[in-house]
Amino acid sequence: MKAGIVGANGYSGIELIRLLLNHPQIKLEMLISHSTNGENIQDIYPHLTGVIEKTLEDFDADELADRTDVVFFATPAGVSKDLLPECLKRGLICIDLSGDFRLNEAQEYTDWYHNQPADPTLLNDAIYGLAEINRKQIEGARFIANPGCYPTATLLGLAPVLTHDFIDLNSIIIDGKSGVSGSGKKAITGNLFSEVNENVKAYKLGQHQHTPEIEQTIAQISGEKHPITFTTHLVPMTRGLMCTIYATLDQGFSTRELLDHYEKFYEKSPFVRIRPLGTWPSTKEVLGSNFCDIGLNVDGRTRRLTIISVIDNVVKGAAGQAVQNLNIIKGWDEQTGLSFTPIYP
Ligand SMILES: NC(=O)C1=CN([C@@H]2O[C@H](COP(=O)(O)OP(=O)(O)OC[C@H]3O[C@@H](n4cnc5c(N)ncnc54)[C@H](OP(=O)(O)O)[C@@H]3O)[C@@H](O)[C@H]2O)C=CC1
Ligand SMILES: CC(=O)N[C@@H](CCC(=O)OP(=O)(O)O)C(=O)O
Repeated sequence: MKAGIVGANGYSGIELIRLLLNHPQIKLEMLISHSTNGENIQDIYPHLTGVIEKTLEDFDADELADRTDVVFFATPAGVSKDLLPECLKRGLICIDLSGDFRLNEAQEYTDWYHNQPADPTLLNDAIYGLAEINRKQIEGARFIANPGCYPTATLLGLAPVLTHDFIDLNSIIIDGKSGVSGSGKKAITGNLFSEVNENVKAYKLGQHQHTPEIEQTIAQISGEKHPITFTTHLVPMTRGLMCTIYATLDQGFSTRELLDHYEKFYEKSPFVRIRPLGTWPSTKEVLGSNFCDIGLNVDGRTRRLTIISVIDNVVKGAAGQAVQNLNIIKGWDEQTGLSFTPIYP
């Protein structure tokens, strides 16, 4: 199967290149960029020297339809809503890593992304690619809205208690922390070394664009819509994302009981690993891999459940989950091309 990447020289695009070069069913055919077309990818990214030699091309839907079968959009919000429909029309499988098609309600996109939404009729066609939860809908699909990085860690952490109605849905608080690669390769003053190093800062309080995405999926899983409290922080590392999630339990479960429940819930999900009692994951333990590691603790005094969920934002939070979705679409083993051991130390 031949693949194209739109936004190939961004951080998620470059990670897609790494993963797809390792995928036995994929031939990487077209790399598309915007301001850098005509340049060679290995000149921009010398780590690719001797690995891949390709010239970045302009977006051309007819050319993509002639030369590829699947197109990944690793473009900033507001780009795929215009480009992707052209590829869908031409029968290509489309996997969008941006937020353009994740929200079912066009007005929510306008409110949170402060931009024109995609064609509302297409919003219902996109399958939300939270692989472990929506596997059935993803099988055979042609159009995937890949989840955001914070929603991936949060929703995988919460899903087992949401499906079984174990928590008070009004009590959910999510404390997210991300490495700087989460905001892409564009130059931003706040992401300079001297701003980020030896510093932790909260950002987008009450305004983060992943808030409605998390609320929408919580509503789909639990059947009830409730607002969440969601605060994000930038931490001085390149890759890695941790969501610490708090919720009040409806019943007096022990940590042991909930861990057993999580183990069972994810027993057929090779990329979700549940930590043993009394241990909790750190971001380094998933670095460079498609794993989401989850640890739990119940505080019997407050009846509050704390969930620690970690991912590599560029892999499970973006490119890795996109490849996992393609594997599910095609009926290939979910782990094809994704069996990376995390990089440690
Ligand atoms: N980084 C992460 O951890 C995650 C990212 N995402 C999402 O993935 C998407 C990509 O993010 P990221 O890789 O970080 O972004 P980057 O800013 O690193 O890269 C964006 C890429 O998009 C290209 N591009 C910009 N405008 C256009 C256009 N009009 N047509 C074609 N290509 C265009 C750029 O090309 P050029 O440089 O040539 O201008 C660049 O290759 C975003 O929507 C992001 O929110 C989702 C989850 C996690
Ligand atoms: C560290 C950092 O800035 N991270 C970004 C993640 C952006 C992203 O992934 O955007 P979409 O999923 O909405 O496309 C942020 O918090 O906005």
